[in-house]
Amino acid sequence: MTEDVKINRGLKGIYFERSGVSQIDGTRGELSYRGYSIHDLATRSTFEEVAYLLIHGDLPNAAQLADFDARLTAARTLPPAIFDIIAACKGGHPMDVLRTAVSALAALEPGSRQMGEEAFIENGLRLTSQVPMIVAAHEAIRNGRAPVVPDPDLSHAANWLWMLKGEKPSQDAARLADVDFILHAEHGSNASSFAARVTIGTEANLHGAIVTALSTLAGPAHGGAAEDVMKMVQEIGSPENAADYVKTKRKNREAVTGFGHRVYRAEDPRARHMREGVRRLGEEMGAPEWYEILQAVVEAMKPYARHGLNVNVDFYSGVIYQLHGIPMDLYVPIFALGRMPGWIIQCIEQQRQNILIRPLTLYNGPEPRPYLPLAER
Ligand SMILES: CC(=O)SCCNC(=O)CCNC(=O)[C@H](O)C(C)(C)COP(=O)(O)OP(=O)(O)OC[C@H]1O[C@@H](n2cnc3c(N)ncnc32)[C@H](O)[C@@H]1OP(=O)(O)O
Ligand SMILES: O=C([O-])CC(=O)C(=O)O
Repeated sequence: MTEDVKINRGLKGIYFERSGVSQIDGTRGELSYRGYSIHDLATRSTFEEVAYLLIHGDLPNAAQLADFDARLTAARTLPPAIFDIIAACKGGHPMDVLRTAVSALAALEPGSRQMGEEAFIENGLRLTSQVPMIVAAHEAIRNGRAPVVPDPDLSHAANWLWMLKGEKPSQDAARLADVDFILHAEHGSNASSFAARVTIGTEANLHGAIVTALSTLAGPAHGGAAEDVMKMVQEIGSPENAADYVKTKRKNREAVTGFGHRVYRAEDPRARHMREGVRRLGEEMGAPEWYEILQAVVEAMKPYARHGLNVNVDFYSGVIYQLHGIPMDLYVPIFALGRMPGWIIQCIEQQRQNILIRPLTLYNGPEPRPYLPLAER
Protein backbone atom coordinates (compact mmCIF):
# COMPACT_ATOMS: atom_id res chain seq x y z
CA MET A 1 0.00 0.00 0.00
CA THR A 2 2.78 2.45 0.93
CA GLU A 3 4.37 1.78 -2.50
CA ASP A 4 1.71 4.09 -4.03
CA VAL A 5 2.46 7.06 -1.78
CA LYS A 6 3.96 9.98 -3.69
CA ILE A 7 6.90 11.47 -1.82
CA ASN A 8 7.66 15.15 -2.45
CA ARG A 9 11.28 15.29 -1.33
CA GLY A 10 12.24 18.77 -0.17
CA LEU A 11 8.52 19.67 -0.47
CA LYS A 12 9.27 20.73 -4.07
CA GLY A 13 6.29 22.41 -5.71
CA ILE A 14 4.03 21.95 -2.65
CA TYR A 15 1.71 24.77 -1.52
CA PHE A 16 1.27 24.43 2.24
CA GLU A 17 -0.42 27.78 3.00
CA ARG A 18 -1.76 31.03 1.52
CA SER A 19 0.20 34.26 1.97
CA GLY A 20 -0.59 37.87 1.10
CA VAL A 21 2.97 39.15 1.47
CA SER A 22 5.04 38.48 -1.64
CA GLN A 23 4.40 36.94 -5.04
CA ILE A 24 7.01 35.11 -7.09
CA ASP A 25 6.55 34.17 -10.73
CA GLY A 26 9.43 31.76 -11.17
CA THR A 27 8.90 31.23 -14.88
CA ARG A 28 8.87 34.91 -15.78
CA GLY A 29 11.39 35.92 -13.10
CA GLU A 30 9.09 38.37 -11.32
CA LEU A 31 8.77 39.32 -7.65
CA SER A 32 6.46 41.75 -5.87
CA TYR A 33 5.90 42.68 -2.23
CA ARG A 34 2.21 43.34 -1.44
CA GLY A 35 1.58 44.01 -5.15
CA TYR A 36 4.52 46.40 -5.69
CA SER A 37 7.16 45.32 -8.20
CA ILE A 38 10.57 44.69 -6.64
CA HIS A 39 12.02 46.94 -9.36
CA ASP A 40 9.93 49.93 -8.23
CA LEU A 41 10.76 49.27 -4.59
CA ALA A 42 14.50 48.82 -5.27
CA THR A 43 14.74 52.03 -7.29
CA ARG A 44 12.26 54.30 -5.50
CA SER A 45 11.70 53.15 -1.92
CA THR A 46 13.66 52.78 1.32
CA PHE A 47 14.12 49.84 3.69
CA GLU A 48 11.98 51.54 6.33
CA GLU A 49 9.09 52.03 3.87
CA VAL A 50 9.41 48.45 2.63
CA ALA A 51 9.51 47.07 6.18
CA TYR A 52 6.33 49.03 6.97
CA LEU A 53 4.72 47.80 3.75
CA LEU A 54 5.53 44.18 4.50
CA ILE A 55 4.46 44.29 8.13
CA HIS A 56 1.37 46.52 7.84
CA GLY A 57 0.22 45.68 4.30
CA ASP A 58 0.34 49.15 2.66
CA LEU A 59 2.94 51.83 2.03
CA PRO A 60 2.97 54.34 4.90
CA ASN A 61 1.93 57.99 4.64
CA ALA A 62 4.34 60.61 6.02
CA ALA A 63 2.99 60.47 9.60
CA GLN A 64 2.93 56.66 9.68
CA LEU A 65 6.50 56.52 8.36
CA ALA A 66 7.72 59.07 10.90
CA ASP A 67 6.15 57.04 13.71
CA PHE A 68 7.61 53.77 12.36
CA ASP A 69 11.08 55.37 12.02
CA ALA A 70 10.83 56.67 15.59
CA ARG A 71 9.98 53.18 16.88
CA LEU A 72 12.93 51.65 15.03
CA THR A 73 15.31 54.35 16.21
CA ALA A 74 14.16 54.10 19.83
CA ALA A 75 14.80 50.34 19.69
CA ARG A 76 18.53 50.83 18.97
CA THR A 77 19.55 49.62 22.44
CA LEU A 78 20.94 46.37 23.80
CA PRO A 79 21.06 45.08 27.40
CA PRO A 80 24.69 45.36 28.66
CA ALA A 81 24.86 41.57 29.14
CA ILE A 82 24.67 41.14 25.35
CA PHE A 83 28.03 42.88 24.92
CA ASP A 84 29.53 40.46 27.49
CA ILE A 85 28.07 37.49 25.61
CA ILE A 86 29.47 38.80 22.31
CA ALA A 87 32.88 39.30 23.93
CA ALA A 88 32.79 35.75 25.36
CA CYS A 89 32.25 34.23 21.91
CA LYS A 90 34.03 36.83 19.79
CA GLY A 91 36.14 34.19 18.00
CA GLY A 92 33.07 32.44 16.60
CA HIS A 93 31.47 32.84 13.18
CA PRO A 94 29.39 36.05 13.20
CA MET A 95 26.28 34.05 12.34
CA ASP A 96 26.77 31.86 15.44
CA VAL A 97 27.39 34.95 17.56
CA LEU A 98 24.28 36.66 16.16
CA ARG A 99 22.09 33.61 16.77
CA THR A 100 23.44 33.24 20.32
CA ALA A 101 22.86 36.92 21.09
CA VAL A 102 19.27 36.84 19.76
CA SER A 103 18.65 33.73 21.82
CA ALA A 104 20.03 35.55 24.89
CA LEU A 105 17.77 38.53 24.13
CA ALA A 106 14.81 36.16 24.45
CA ALA A 107 15.82 35.60 28.08
CA LEU A 108 16.85 39.20 28.79
CA GLU A 109 14.14 41.33 27.15
CA PRO A 110 10.88 41.88 29.01
CA GLY A 111 7.92 40.86 26.85
CA SER A 112 9.87 38.51 24.59
CA ARG A 113 7.57 35.59 25.44
CA GLN A 114 4.40 37.53 24.67
CA MET A 115 2.16 36.21 21.93
CA GLY A 116 -0.24 38.00 19.59
CA GLU A 117 0.10 40.38 16.67
CA GLU A 118 0.91 43.55 18.65
CA ALA A 119 3.59 41.74 20.65
CA PHE A 120 5.09 40.26 17.49
CA ILE A 121 5.27 43.71 15.87
CA GLU A 122 6.76 45.28 19.01
CA ASN A 123 9.33 42.52 19.50
CA GLY A 124 9.97 42.31 15.74
CA LEU A 125 10.79 46.03 15.45
CA ARG A 126 13.10 45.82 18.46
CA LEU A 127 14.93 42.87 16.92
CA THR A 128 15.13 44.62 13.52
CA SER A 129 17.10 47.41 15.20
CA GLN A 130 19.07 45.14 17.54
CA VAL A 131 20.30 42.62 14.94
CA PRO A 132 22.56 45.15 13.10
CA MET A 133 23.81 46.40 16.48
CA ILE A 134 24.86 42.86 17.45
CA VAL A 135 26.68 42.21 14.16
CA ALA A 136 28.46 45.59 14.28
CA ALA A 137 29.36 45.19 17.98
CA HIS A 138 30.84 41.75 17.31
CA GLU A 139 32.94 43.15 14.44
CA ALA A 140 34.21 45.93 16.75
CA ILE A 141 34.88 43.69 19.75
CA ARG A 142 36.73 41.01 17.76
CA ASN A 143 38.99 43.75 16.39
CA GLY A 144 39.70 45.21 19.84
CA ARG A 145 37.52 48.30 19.36
CA ALA A 146 34.61 49.61 21.44
CA PRO A 147 31.18 49.13 19.79
CA VAL A 148 30.00 52.27 18.00
CA VAL A 149 27.01 54.03 19.56
CA PRO A 150 24.05 54.16 17.11
CA ASP A 151 23.24 57.54 15.54
CA PRO A 152 19.51 58.36 15.82
CA ASP A 153 19.77 60.81 12.91
CA LEU A 154 20.78 58.11 10.43
CA SER A 155 18.52 55.79 8.44
CA HIS A 156 18.54 52.05 9.21
CA ALA A 157 21.04 51.31 6.41
CA ALA A 158 23.30 54.34 7.05
CA ASN A 159 23.34 53.62 10.80
CA TRP A 160 24.33 50.01 10.09
CA LEU A 161 27.37 51.16 8.07
CA TRP A 162 28.19 53.80 10.70
CA MET A 163 28.14 51.18 13.49
CA LEU A 164 30.13 48.73 11.35
CA LYS A 165 32.88 51.09 10.24
CA GLY A 166 32.83 53.91 12.79
CA GLU A 167 32.67 56.49 10.00
CA LYS A 168 29.71 58.15 8.35
CA PRO A 169 28.95 56.40 5.04
CA SER A 170 28.72 58.28 1.74
CA GLN A 171 25.20 58.72 0.34
CA ASP A 172 26.03 56.16 -2.36
CA ALA A 173 27.25 53.52 0.10
CA ALA A 174 24.20 54.02 2.32
CA ARG A 175 21.85 53.76 -0.68
CA LEU A 176 23.54 50.56 -1.87
CA ALA A 177 23.07 49.00 1.59
CA ASP A 178 19.45 50.22 1.60
CA VAL A 179 18.78 48.58 -1.79
CA ASP A 180 20.48 45.39 -0.62
CA PHE A 181 18.16 45.25 2.43
CA ILE A 182 15.08 45.93 0.25
CA LEU A 183 16.01 43.12 -2.15
CA HIS A 184 16.55 40.65 0.71
CA ALA A 185 13.55 41.72 2.80
CA GLU A 186 11.08 38.97 1.88
CA HIS A 187 10.83 35.91 -0.33
CA GLY A 188 7.79 33.79 0.44
CA SER A 189 8.33 30.33 1.77
CA ASN A 190 12.11 30.21 1.53
CA ALA A 191 13.81 27.74 3.90
CA SER A 192 14.45 30.18 6.77
CA SER A 193 10.94 31.72 6.67
CA PHE A 194 9.40 28.26 6.45
CA ALA A 195 11.47 27.15 9.44
CA ALA A 196 10.27 30.22 11.37
CA ARG A 197 6.67 29.30 10.52
CA VAL A 198 7.24 25.75 11.79
CA THR A 199 8.39 27.23 15.11
CA ILE A 200 5.37 29.55 15.36
CA GLY A 201 3.18 26.58 14.41
CA THR A 202 3.96 25.08 17.82
CA GLU A 203 2.78 28.35 19.45
CA ALA A 204 6.35 29.31 20.32
CA ASN A 205 7.25 33.01 20.46
CA LEU A 206 8.82 35.35 17.90
CA HIS A 207 12.32 35.40 19.42
CA GLY A 208 12.40 31.58 19.19
CA ALA A 209 11.25 31.70 15.56
CA ILE A 210 13.95 34.24 14.65
CA VAL A 211 16.59 31.98 16.22
CA THR A 212 15.26 29.14 14.05
CA ALA A 213 15.33 31.37 10.98
CA LEU A 214 18.91 32.48 11.65
CA SER A 215 20.04 28.86 12.03
CA THR A 216 18.39 27.94 8.76
CA LEU A 217 19.63 30.93 6.77
CA ALA A 218 23.26 30.15 7.59
CA GLY A 219 23.78 27.24 5.16
CA PRO A 220 25.51 27.65 1.78
CA ALA A 221 22.41 26.44 -0.11
CA HIS A 222 20.52 29.47 1.26
CA GLY A 223 22.04 32.62 2.80
CA GLY A 224 25.64 31.41 2.71
CA ALA A 225 25.86 31.64 -1.08
CA ALA A 226 27.21 35.22 -1.23
CA GLU A 227 30.26 34.24 0.83
CA ASP A 228 30.87 31.21 -1.40
CA VAL A 229 30.56 33.34 -4.55
CA MET A 230 33.28 35.66 -3.27
CA LYS A 231 35.51 32.65 -2.55
CA MET A 232 34.77 31.35 -6.06
CA VAL A 233 35.71 34.71 -7.62
CA GLN A 234 38.99 34.69 -5.72
CA GLU A 235 39.68 31.10 -6.77
CA ILE A 236 38.97 31.88 -10.45
CA GLY A 237 41.30 34.89 -10.18
CA SER A 238 40.90 36.19 -13.73
CA PRO A 239 38.09 36.18 -16.37
CA GLU A 240 39.90 33.82 -18.77
CA ASN A 241 39.88 31.05 -16.10
CA ALA A 242 36.09 31.12 -15.67
CA ALA A 243 35.18 28.73 -18.51
CA ASP A 244 37.53 26.01 -17.21
CA TYR A 245 36.25 26.50 -13.66
CA VAL A 246 32.64 26.02 -14.77
CA LYS A 247 33.54 23.05 -17.00
CA THR A 248 35.21 21.23 -14.10
CA LYS A 249 32.32 21.95 -11.74
CA ARG A 250 29.78 20.68 -14.26
CA LYS A 251 31.89 17.60 -15.03
CA ASN A 252 31.99 16.75 -11.31
CA ARG A 253 28.26 17.52 -11.01
CA GLU A 254 29.02 20.17 -8.38
CA ALA A 255 26.90 23.30 -7.92
CA VAL A 256 28.26 26.59 -9.26
CA THR A 257 27.37 28.81 -6.34
CA GLY A 258 25.13 31.83 -6.90
CA PHE A 259 23.27 29.91 -9.62
CA GLY A 260 20.05 27.98 -9.34
CA HIS A 261 16.93 28.46 -7.31
CA ARG A 262 14.09 26.28 -6.12
CA VAL A 263 11.47 28.58 -7.67
CA TYR A 264 13.05 30.70 -10.42
CA ARG A 265 13.56 29.19 -13.84
CA ALA A 266 14.38 32.64 -15.27
CA GLU A 267 16.91 35.07 -13.80
CA ASP A 268 16.15 36.08 -10.22
CA PRO A 269 14.73 39.62 -10.68
CA ARG A 270 16.72 40.88 -7.69
CA ALA A 271 20.05 40.06 -9.33
CA ARG A 272 19.94 42.88 -11.88
CA HIS A 273 20.04 45.58 -9.19
CA MET A 274 23.06 43.98 -7.55
CA ARG A 275 24.77 43.43 -10.93
CA GLU A 276 24.51 47.13 -11.73
CA GLY A 277 25.88 47.92 -8.24
CA VAL A 278 28.95 45.68 -8.75
CA ARG A 279 29.65 47.16 -12.19
CA ARG A 280 29.36 50.78 -11.05
CA LEU A 281 31.18 50.36 -7.73
CA GLY A 282 33.96 48.31 -9.36
CA GLU A 283 34.56 51.03 -11.95
CA GLU A 284 34.44 53.81 -9.35
CA MET A 285 36.90 52.00 -7.11
CA GLY A 286 39.28 51.06 -9.91
CA ALA A 287 38.56 47.33 -9.43
CA PRO A 288 36.53 46.29 -12.50
CA GLU A 289 38.01 42.76 -12.63
CA TRP A 290 35.56 41.18 -10.17
CA TYR A 291 32.61 42.22 -12.30
CA GLU A 292 34.45 40.82 -15.34
CA ILE A 293 35.05 37.48 -13.59
CA LEU A 294 31.38 37.25 -12.58
CA GLN A 295 30.25 38.01 -16.12
CA ALA A 296 32.69 35.42 -17.50
CA VAL A 297 31.08 32.83 -15.19
CA VAL A 298 27.62 33.89 -16.43
CA GLU A 299 28.83 33.48 -20.03
CA ALA A 300 30.23 30.01 -19.27
CA MET A 301 26.94 28.99 -17.61
CA LYS A 302 24.81 30.14 -20.59
CA PRO A 303 24.41 26.64 -22.07
CA TYR A 304 22.62 25.63 -18.84
CA ALA A 305 20.24 28.61 -18.75
CA ARG A 306 17.76 26.75 -20.92
CA HIS A 307 17.48 24.19 -18.08
CA GLY A 308 16.49 27.07 -15.80
CA LEU A 309 19.91 27.63 -14.27
CA ASN A 310 20.40 31.37 -13.84
CA VAL A 311 22.00 33.67 -11.32
CA ASN A 312 20.20 34.25 -8.02
CA VAL A 313 20.19 37.34 -5.77
CA ASP A 314 23.44 36.38 -4.08
CA PHE A 315 25.57 35.99 -7.18
CA TYR A 316 26.45 39.69 -7.11
CA SER A 317 25.94 40.78 -3.51
CA GLY A 318 29.18 39.32 -2.09
CA VAL A 319 31.37 41.35 -4.42
CA ILE A 320 29.57 44.55 -3.40
CA TYR A 321 30.30 43.80 0.25
CA GLN A 322 33.92 43.00 -0.65
CA LEU A 323 34.28 46.30 -2.51
CA HIS A 324 33.00 48.02 0.63
CA GLY A 325 35.74 46.27 2.61
CA ILE A 326 33.31 44.12 4.61
CA PRO A 327 34.78 40.80 5.87
CA MET A 328 33.43 37.72 4.10
CA ASP A 329 32.00 36.08 7.20
CA LEU A 330 29.61 39.04 7.61
CA TYR A 331 27.82 38.36 4.31
CA VAL A 332 25.24 35.95 5.79
CA PRO A 333 24.49 38.22 8.77
CA ILE A 334 23.91 41.08 6.30
CA PHE A 335 21.28 38.90 4.57
CA ALA A 336 19.67 38.43 8.00
CA LEU A 337 19.57 42.20 8.57
CA GLY A 338 17.55 42.60 5.37
CA ARG A 339 15.30 39.56 5.94
CA MET A 340 14.01 40.67 9.37
CA PRO A 341 10.69 42.18 8.10
CA GLY A 342 10.02 39.09 5.97
CA TRP A 343 10.52 36.75 8.92
CA ILE A 344 8.38 38.92 11.18
CA ILE A 345 5.42 39.08 8.81
CA GLN A 346 5.63 35.37 7.95
CA CYS A 347 5.43 34.66 11.69
CA ILE A 348 2.50 37.07 12.09
CA GLU A 349 0.65 35.46 9.17
CA GLN A 350 1.32 32.00 10.60
CA GLN A 351 -0.06 32.82 14.04
CA ARG A 352 -3.17 34.59 12.65
CA GLN A 353 -4.57 31.23 11.61
CA ASN A 354 -2.19 28.98 13.40
CA ILE A 355 -1.84 25.31 12.66
CA LEU A 356 0.85 22.83 13.64
CA ILE A 357 3.08 22.14 10.61
CA ARG A 358 3.77 18.46 10.67
CA PRO A 359 4.16 16.51 7.40
CA LEU A 360 4.80 12.76 7.17
CA THR A 361 7.82 10.63 6.40
CA LEU A 362 7.21 7.23 4.83
CA TYR A 363 8.88 4.51 6.87
CA ASN A 364 11.45 2.43 4.95
CA GLY A 365 13.38 0.95 7.91
CA PRO A 366 13.63 -2.71 9.06
CA GLU A 367 10.62 -5.01 9.31
CA PRO A 368 9.30 -5.70 12.85
CA ARG A 369 11.89 -7.79 14.75
CA PRO A 370 12.29 -9.26 18.23
CA TYR A 371 14.26 -7.38 20.89
CA LEU A 372 17.38 -9.28 21.91
CA PRO A 373 18.86 -8.81 25.40
CA LEU A 374 22.33 -7.20 25.37
CA ALA A 375 24.13 -10.50 26.16
CA GLU A 376 22.60 -12.15 23.04
CA ARG A 377 23.53 -9.45 20.45
C1 LIG B 1 18.95 33.53 -1.38
C2 LIG B 1 18.94 32.12 -1.73
O1 LIG B 1 18.76 31.30 -0.88
S1 LIG B 1 19.12 31.71 -3.36
C3 LIG B 1 20.01 30.19 -3.37
C4 LIG B 1 21.42 30.38 -2.93
N1 LIG B 1 22.19 29.11 -3.07
C5 LIG B 1 23.10 28.93 -4.02
O2 LIG B 1 23.39 29.78 -4.86
C6 LIG B 1 23.84 27.61 -3.99
C7 LIG B 1 23.89 26.96 -5.37
N2 LIG B 1 22.58 26.51 -5.79
C8 LIG B 1 22.06 25.34 -5.36
O3 LIG B 1 22.68 24.60 -4.62
C9 LIG B 1 20.65 24.96 -5.82
O4 LIG B 1 20.37 25.59 -7.04
C10 LIG B 1 19.57 25.31 -4.79
C11 LIG B 1 19.86 24.58 -3.49
C12 LIG B 1 19.51 26.80 -4.53
C13 LIG B 1 18.21 24.87 -5.34
O5 LIG B 1 18.23 23.49 -5.40
P1 LIG B 1 17.06 22.61 -6.02
O6 LIG B 1 15.80 23.36 -6.09
O7 LIG B 1 17.01 21.34 -5.25
O8 LIG B 1 17.65 22.34 -7.44
P2 LIG B 1 16.88 22.05 -8.76
O9 LIG B 1 15.89 20.95 -8.58
O10 LIG B 1 16.40 23.35 -9.27
O11 LIG B 1 18.08 21.51 -9.66
C14 LIG B 1 17.81 21.08 -10.94
C15 LIG B 1 19.09 20.65 -11.61
O12 LIG B 1 19.99 21.75 -11.68
C16 LIG B 1 21.22 21.44 -11.07
N3 LIG B 1 21.67 22.60 -10.34
C17 LIG B 1 20.96 23.33 -9.44
N4 LIG B 1 21.70 24.35 -8.99
C18 LIG B 1 22.89 24.25 -9.60
C19 LIG B 1 24.07 25.02 -9.56
N5 LIG B 1 24.17 26.08 -8.75
N6 LIG B 1 25.12 24.65 -10.34
C20 LIG B 1 25.03 23.59 -11.13
N7 LIG B 1 23.94 22.80 -11.23
C21 LIG B 1 22.89 23.14 -10.47
C22 LIG B 1 20.92 20.30 -10.13
O13 LIG B 1 22.08 19.52 -9.91
C23 LIG B 1 19.86 19.56 -10.92
O14 LIG B 1 20.50 18.81 -11.92
P3 LIG B 1 20.05 17.30 -12.26
O15 LIG B 1 18.57 17.40 -12.52
O16 LIG B 1 20.88 16.96 -13.43
O17 LIG B 1 20.37 16.53 -11.01
O1 LIG C 1 13.28 31.68 -1.94
C1 LIG C 1 14.23 30.93 -1.71
O2 LIG C 1 14.16 29.67 -1.74
C2 LIG C 1 15.57 31.48 -1.41
C3 LIG C 1 15.67 32.93 -1.70
O3 LIG C 1 15.86 33.35 -2.81
C4 LIG C 1 15.49 33.86 -0.58
O4 LIG C 1 15.23 33.45 0.54
O5 LIG C 1 15.60 35.09 -0.81
